[in-house]
Amino acid sequence: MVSKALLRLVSAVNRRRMKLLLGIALLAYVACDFLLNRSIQENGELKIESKIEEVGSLSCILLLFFSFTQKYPPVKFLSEKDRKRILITGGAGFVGSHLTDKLMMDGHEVTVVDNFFTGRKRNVEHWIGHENFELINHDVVEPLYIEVDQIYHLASPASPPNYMYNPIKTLKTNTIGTLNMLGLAKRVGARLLLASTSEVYGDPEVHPQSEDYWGHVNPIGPRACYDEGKRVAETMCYAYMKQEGVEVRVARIFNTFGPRMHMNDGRVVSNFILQALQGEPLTVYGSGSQTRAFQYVSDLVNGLVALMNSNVSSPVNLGNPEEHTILEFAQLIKSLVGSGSEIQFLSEAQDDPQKRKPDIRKAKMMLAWEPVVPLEEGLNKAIHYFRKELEYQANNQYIPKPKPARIKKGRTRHN
Ligand SMILES: O=c1ccn([C@@H]2O[C@H](COP(=O)(O)OP(=O)(O)O[C@H]3OC[C@@H](O)[C@H](O)[C@H]3O)[C@@H](O)[C@H]2O)c(=O)[nH]1
Repeated sequence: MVSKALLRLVSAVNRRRMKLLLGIALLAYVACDFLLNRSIQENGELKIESKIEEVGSLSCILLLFFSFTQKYPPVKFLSEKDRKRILITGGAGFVGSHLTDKLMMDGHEVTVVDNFFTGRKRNVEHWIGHENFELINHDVVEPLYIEVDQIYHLASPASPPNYMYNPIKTLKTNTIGTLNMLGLAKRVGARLLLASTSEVYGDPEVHPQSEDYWGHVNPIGPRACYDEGKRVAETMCYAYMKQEGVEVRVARIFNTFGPRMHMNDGRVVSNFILQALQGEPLTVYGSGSQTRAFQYVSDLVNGLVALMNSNVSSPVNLGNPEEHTILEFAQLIKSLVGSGSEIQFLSEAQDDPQKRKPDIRKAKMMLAWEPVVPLEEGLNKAIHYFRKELEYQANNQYIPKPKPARIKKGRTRHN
């Protein structure tokens, strides 16, 4: 009876709560024991030592019990024939972790590779320890030797402030990193899907953008490390396809949002939601008349999987064609949050694309795919996520004590 009730309780709580419960249980045990035995302390040190031993063994038993009853999201069973070994580079990032969830729940074996520059262990921690899951801390700029059937190559910072932070690293990731992954695909005979971007169209002169548009990119501007990095990554895919027979898929991903975007991501959706939730001004760059079309992350993930398993080797746009100006978008977020924040106009970002909207006829026709999550529904989910994140941050804040600055004599060092 008792053990059944305990099992029911354990399966109802997640891992973090389990650790908390375990801590509380131990504390309660020690406290009860202390109160009960306060009156019979005549046995002195011997008694205390034996109690410490008891607590130690009890915690070991509880830890073992909790690790055996570890709860994972439900996973389908796939036969050996259908189960694939899948590598996701950047799998601990925003899009990568949602893709990890889908492929794990579909019953595949998933290896996530991430250097944790923008990815976070927290995004995939619910799979750690699962027999179908592996997490490797690795930078794709270095070669990787593993055996896989499919590679989703997502590794790269994707938000403009992040990719501009270290443009040389962004270029290395997209060039050397892509060469390494194509080399791996060639060696093990895996199919590779490249997460390319709508940024290959630059500041487009054609609207909406279809896959046959060659783009309008400033090759020496601040966005070039990403735009040109992804353009050459596409070139590499087709060179490996023609010369080495590697099977490639290229997804041109348009603006995407959803839970697990980093708080410091810097892209418009997370910025506006966080600003609205905290009553700060919503920062619109330029006049706000530039347009974007936003897709919810689950739609993108379904599109990526459909493309990987299709026979379409040429590039395919994945995005939601519902287009808004950035100012409209700011007003929509303000009203969904119910925020009294002001809208603040800041200077325009250099080379910021003025219009962007995907033409998704190819994806509809060749993959039978189209986005299904309405913008407001997706935004409400993202707002819920960021609200929780703010609570989490507030409860886990470590505020370091300010130290007086030490002034050194001599030359300043630059690392
Ligand atoms: O706080 C902000 C942030 C952004 N913006 C504006 O909002 C628009 C969208 O900006 P984001 O930074 O979200 O994203 P961008 O469209 O510029 O780039 C994105 O393109 C597609 C993807 O491949 C990448 O995720 C990213 O590079 C831009 O016009 C930008 O200037 C604001 O007005 N305020």
